[in-house]
Amino acid sequence: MTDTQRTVTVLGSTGSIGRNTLDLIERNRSAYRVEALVAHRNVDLLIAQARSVRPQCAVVADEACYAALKDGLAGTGIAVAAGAAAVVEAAQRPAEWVMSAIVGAAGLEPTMAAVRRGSVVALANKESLVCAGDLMMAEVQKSQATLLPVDSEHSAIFQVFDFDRPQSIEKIILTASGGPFRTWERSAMASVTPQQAVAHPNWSMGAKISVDSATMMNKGLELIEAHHLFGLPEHQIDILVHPQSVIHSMVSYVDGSVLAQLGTPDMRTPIAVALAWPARMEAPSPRLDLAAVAQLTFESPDHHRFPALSLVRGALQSGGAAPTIMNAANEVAVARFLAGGLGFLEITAVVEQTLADLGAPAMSSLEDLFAFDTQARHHAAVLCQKRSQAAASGIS
Ligand SMILES: NC(=O)C1=CN([C@@H]2O[C@H](COP(=O)(O)OP(=O)(O)OC[C@H]3O[C@@H](n4cnc5c(N)ncnc54)[C@H](OP(=O)(O)O)[C@@H]3O)[C@@H](O)[C@H]2O)C=CC1
Ligand SMILES: CC(=O)[C@@H](O)[C@H](O)COP(=O)(O)O
Ligand SMILES: [Mn+2]
Repeated sequence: MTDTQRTVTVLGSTGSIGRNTLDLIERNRSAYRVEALVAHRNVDLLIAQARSVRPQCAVVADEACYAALKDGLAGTGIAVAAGAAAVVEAAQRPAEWVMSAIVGAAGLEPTMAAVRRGSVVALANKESLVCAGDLMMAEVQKSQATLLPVDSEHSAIFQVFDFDRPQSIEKIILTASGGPFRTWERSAMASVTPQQAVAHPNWSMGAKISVDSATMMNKGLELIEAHHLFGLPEHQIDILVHPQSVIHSMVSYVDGSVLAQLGTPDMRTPIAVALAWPARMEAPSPRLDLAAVAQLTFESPDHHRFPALSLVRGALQSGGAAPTIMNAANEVAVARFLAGGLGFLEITAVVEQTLADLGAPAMSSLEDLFAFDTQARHHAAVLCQKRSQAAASGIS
């Protein structure tokens, strides 16, 4: 180990973001020492990753995978552990830099644990900021942790945002690809399959975020994420459809200047921005050839075909537990859709109904949050069940 090595932990190392993070680390082995790797239950990949980057410990959330992990790493000297508490303990280990890339609200407690340690936290797990934004930002203030955005749009904004003169910023513009159904009639979306929904036109990502992109809920979650990261109210955050995903987002200033960050759609660039911050490192992402791209096009989002966008603005305006409830209902509905038990259009309908039924109760602690999250998951699961039974019996 050299003096200049940075100690890093990767939460969600077996996922799309986790694998891209380890790809960058493997290409720069002398610059990093890996403290911990965390996965859910993909033990085979976790073992292979651990054997390659030699962390101090490897952790699986699913306790049923403990024996396989232990066997797979026997004789390596790498400590192993399993279970939700072990995941939080891994996030608390002494790493200078923690990649938060667990999918969904399952990432909240480990991300909070890393924030509380005062680490540099590279945040991909947008759901944790959506469901606990105010609470997490308060912890960031308290611990003096550094929260670095990894989401491509927020990384873009981070790179062109004048943090010293926030009054000079008129608005930020989040670009959206529009997803695989950007040009589809709403009626045609009723029968799309999970396979069609995860086929993102530009990005290779995990299943959950791919479905979110298809409903455009992803852009809604990103709006809330931007609100917390950059301290702007909902009405200063615009969404613009840009099918090529070359401009990753923009900041518009009071003098009429608009600053943008561009690149090919490869997450290794925004991950590299966070991994090397405040310096820059080489990343292997394909280089942008604007002459080959030839045309960059833009459209206003269609709120009728993609109602998730209005739903999210409403939840953010309502405040309280509304974003937590919305996120939980969305996670349940997306999982049900991916399992083949819910129609594509029903995802947003279940979220809307859950929000209408549970409202926006006040929320002031993580205990409140977990209670609302659990309640919303139960509620959404019942709605999913009713809708799939109605669909099976031909009732619309
Ligand atoms: N993929 C992308 O390009 C982008 C992703 N993001 C965000 O990054 C996060 C990760 O996305 P992505 O990498 O695509 O997702 P994936 O589904 O590809 O990976 C999810 C990771 O989280 C792990 N995991 C899931 N549940 C748990 C749990 N309960 N405890 C511990 N680990 C768990 C998985 O482990 P296992 O493999 O064992 O199941 C896996 O390592 C999401 O919040 C997403 O919105 C943001 C921008 C871009
Ligand atoms: C790579 C990334 O950051 C994703 O969140 C991506 O933005 C999804 O694309 P759309 O939601 O714009 O379709
Ligand atoms: Mn994004």
